Amino acid sequence: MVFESYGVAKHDASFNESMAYLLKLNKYRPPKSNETNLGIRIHTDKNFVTILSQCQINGLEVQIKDDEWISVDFSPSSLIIMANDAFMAWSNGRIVSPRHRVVMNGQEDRYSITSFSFKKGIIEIPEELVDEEHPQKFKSFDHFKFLEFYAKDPQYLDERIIKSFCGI
Ligand SMILES: O=C(O)CCC(=O)C(=O)O
Ligand SMILES: [Fe+2]
Repeated sequence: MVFESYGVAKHDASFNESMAYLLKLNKYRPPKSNETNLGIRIHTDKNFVTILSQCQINGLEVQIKDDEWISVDFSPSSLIIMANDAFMAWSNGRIVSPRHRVVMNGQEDRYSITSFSFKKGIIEIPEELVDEEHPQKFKSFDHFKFLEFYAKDPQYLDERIIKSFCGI
């Protein structure tokens, strides 16, 4: 759908054929009295798209401006779809990879399920997304090499890391 809306649907099939998926179950316990209520620190995801279920207990917050966060208070059966760092680079910066965190408010354990998609091989920035008004912001890159780069030296947990890996 996103590919279509950017007029680059021809790349859709090759993308879908070369995706890898990781399913992760997260468990957060309530903070002890000497701990902060941050369940997971501010970060962006390094993959293409994340599909997330907060199960029964909300707590996910997304940064919408410098100092402004919104809680994702959807019904427990909702799935949240997030575009992430690799999608941001692919879109030549048109798509924003949102900084997010988990804040623990109650006294119950919290569970979430996440599915992360990764592209096997090189992510090319479609030439249709580069023009005079939108000069190229990212070089084509190998998604798994980006993950290695991040794992070796995670200077930043947020989108600055992809900018330092393949930003122009
Ligand atoms: O548990 C959540 O709601 C978010 C988890 C998350 O951001 C992650 O695993 O990257
Ligand atoms: Fe995340």
